[in-house]
Amino acid sequence: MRATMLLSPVIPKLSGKLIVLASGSPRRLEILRNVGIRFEVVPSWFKETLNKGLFKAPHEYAVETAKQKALEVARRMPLKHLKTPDMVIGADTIVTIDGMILEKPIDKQDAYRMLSRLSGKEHSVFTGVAIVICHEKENGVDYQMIDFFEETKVKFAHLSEDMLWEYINSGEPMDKAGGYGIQALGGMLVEYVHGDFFNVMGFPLNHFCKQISLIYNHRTTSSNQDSASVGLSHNSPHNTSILTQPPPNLTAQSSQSPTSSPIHNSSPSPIQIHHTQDGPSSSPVHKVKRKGSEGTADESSWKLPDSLFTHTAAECERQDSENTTLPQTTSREQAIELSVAEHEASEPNKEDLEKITELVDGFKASKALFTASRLHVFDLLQSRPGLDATQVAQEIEASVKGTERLLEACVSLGLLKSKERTSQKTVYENTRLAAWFLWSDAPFSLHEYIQHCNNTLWPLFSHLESAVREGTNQHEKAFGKKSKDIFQDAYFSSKEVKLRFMNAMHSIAKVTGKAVATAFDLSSYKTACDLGGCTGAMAYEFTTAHPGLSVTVFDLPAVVEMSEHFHPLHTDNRVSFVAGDFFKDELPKADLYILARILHDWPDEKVHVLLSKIADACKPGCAVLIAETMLDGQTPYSAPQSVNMHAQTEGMKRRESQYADMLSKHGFGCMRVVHTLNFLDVFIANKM
Ligand SMILES: Cc1cn([C@H]2C[C@H](O)[C@@H](COP(=O)(O)OP(=O)(O)OP(=O)(O)O)O2)c(=O)[nH]c1=O
Repeated sequence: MRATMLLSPVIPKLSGKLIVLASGSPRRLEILRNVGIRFEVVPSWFKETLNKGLFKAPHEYAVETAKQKALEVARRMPLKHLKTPDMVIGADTIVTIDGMILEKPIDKQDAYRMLSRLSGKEHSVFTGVAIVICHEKENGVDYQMIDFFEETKVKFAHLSEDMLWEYINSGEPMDKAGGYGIQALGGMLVEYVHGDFFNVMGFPLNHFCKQISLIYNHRTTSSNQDSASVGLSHNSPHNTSILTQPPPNLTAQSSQSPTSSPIHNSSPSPIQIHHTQDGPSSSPVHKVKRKGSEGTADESSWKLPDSLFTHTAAECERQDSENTTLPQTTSREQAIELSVAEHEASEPNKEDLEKITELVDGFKASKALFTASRLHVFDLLQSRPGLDATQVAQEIEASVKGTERLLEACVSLGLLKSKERTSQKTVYENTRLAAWFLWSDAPFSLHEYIQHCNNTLWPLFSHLESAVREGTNQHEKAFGKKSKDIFQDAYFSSKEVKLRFMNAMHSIAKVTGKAVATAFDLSSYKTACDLGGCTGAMAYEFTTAHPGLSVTVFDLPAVVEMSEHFHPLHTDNRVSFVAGDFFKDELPKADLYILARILHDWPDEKVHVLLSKIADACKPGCAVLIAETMLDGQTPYSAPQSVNMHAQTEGMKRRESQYADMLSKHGFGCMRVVHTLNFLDVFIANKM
C-alpha cells in the first residue's frame, strides 16, 4: 500500500515512541491502526466550542479545534501522572454547505435538519489535523505543532422523507459530522465523492502519511545540527509565535476554554505553535497544498451568506463581551435558532408544554405501569383478552373503581387497547408493546425488571434528595439496612431479595443481550469470561451468536448456587459457571472479558482494581468488552440512570472517554464503541 511505503522508513523511528491519538472516534482509530503504527488512545476533553463566527474559512475552524484537542491531551498527560507522549495526534471533521458548518447532531431533529439540507446537493467535508510533538526538558515540556487540513466533496442523492427518517432511526447519524457515516448505511445516500474517502470518515490518511514522512525525514537530516531538538522549529520561518492557549476571542465559552483551566495555568513551559498557513517554507511544518485543499485555501472565496445562521465577527465579539454563553453541545445553527426563538416567542408552544408535563408527570406513568405489572394485569389479558373492568377487578382481587382507573391509565399510556362492546361495556386487551415486554413469559419480558424498579428503585428514589445532599446510596433509609457492599449486604442478604434481583438482571439481559453479543465481530475469540454474569442470560446470547465461543460466568457463590433455577441456560454446555469474587479471587483465563452493566455499580477506585486484574489476566490481543448506557450514548435516559446509580450504589454512569482513559491506563488500546438501539452502548478494547 502506498501509505505503508511512505511510512515504512519512519516506522522504526516511531516504534519506540509513545504516540497518542487524542480522539474518541472509532473511525480514526481504525484508519490509523491500519497503517501499522502502535499508538494509544486518550480522547480529548476539549469542548468543541470555538466561536465559528471568528474564522474566515471553515477549515480554519476545524484546524484550530484539532489543535486544541491535541494540545489538551499533550498537556494533560504529564500532569495526570501519565507519561509525556512523544507525539499527540488530534483531528476534527466538519461538513459545510451553503455557508454553514455542520458538526455532530445533538438529537434526531437536528440530524433531520442537517440531512435535509444535504439532500440532492454537493457539500464539503473538511478534516483539520494537528500533530503535537512533545519534548521533555528539565523544567517542563516543549510542544511543537504541525497542522494541515483536507477537503473532500460529496454529493448526496435526493432523499425522501421516508429515507431520511429510516436513516435517522438507524441511530447512525448521531456521532458523525453532518449527521451521516459514509462508511456504513450513509454510503447509500451518496452519489459521488471527490477526494480522499478516509477524510470524510474523519482522518485524511494519505495527507497524514506524507506529513509524517516529511517530519521524520526532515528530523533525520537536521539532527546533526541540533541533536537535542525534537522539532521542526529551527528551520521554520514561522516559529516565533508563542501561545499557551487559543486566542481569547476564539472561545465561545470562557469558562470552558483551556484558558481558565488550572491544568493549563500550571503548564511549566510555553507552547510553540507554528502557524503553517502563511508563507512559504521548506520545512515540513509548512502546509503542503493538496489538490483537495487548494480551492479553499483562498479565504476570500469563502463567504457566509446573509442568512439567519450568519454571525459576523463583530456580533460574536459583542456576544462574548456581554457574557452570552451558548449551550455547550448545541450546534451553531441550533444555538442561533434558539436565540431567535427566544426573542420571538412570547409564550411556550405545545411541544414545550408537552415536554414539561411529561417530565413532571412521568412518575405517575411509571407507577401505573409498575402497579398493573405487579397485579398481573398484562398476564391476565394475555391469556384472556377481552375482559371488562369488573372481570379484571375480580381476577386481580381489587376494587372495580380502582381497576377502571388503572386500565384507562394503561390505555392512555399505550399499554392496553380498549373496545366498546356495548354502550355500557368496555373491554381490554394487551397492545403489541405489552405483548412483547410486559407479561411474565413474553419473548422480551421486562416483568421482573419492572418488579425490581417498583420494589427497590422506587423506595431508593424517594430518598434522592438525601442521596444528593449526602453523596451516598440510600439503602439504609429505604430498607433499614447498612450496605457497605450493596450486593453482599443488600441484594444477596435474603433469598427472596436475591431471587428478585437475579430475575430482574435475567430479564434485562434477555432483552439487551443479543444486541450486545452481536455488536462486534468476535470470531477470533475462543473463550470469554462474563464477570458478574449472574444467571448466564448474557453468556447464553454470546454462545448463540458465536458458535466458536465458550463462556464462563464468574459470579459470587451466592449467585452461582441459585443460577440453576434459570433453565434452559444450563443445557448449553458452552456456558459454565465459576463461583468467586472478582475483586478478590483469581479470574478465570479467557480471551475476552465481558463486563455487562457491572462497572456502573462501582466508584473509579474499584473499577481500576478490576481493570488491573483483567489486564494482568489478558495477553496482548485479548479484549475487554463493556456494555453499559454511556452518558454520551443515544438514550436520553443515561443521565437519569446516573442519578439512579448514585441512589443505589457507589457507582455512576460514565462517558466513553472516561472508560477509554481508564482502559488506556491499564495497557488497553484500539478502542471501539457501538451504540445499540437496545439501551446499552458497547465498548471494546484490546490489550496492547
Ligand atoms: C461525514 C462523516 C463523519 N464521520 C465522523 C468522523 C468523526 O468521528 C465525526 C466528527 O466528529 P469530530 O468532532 O471530528 O470527532 P469525534 O467527536 O468523533 O472524536 P474526537 O473529538 O474525540 O476526536 O464524524 C464519519 O464517521 N463518517 C462520515 O461520513
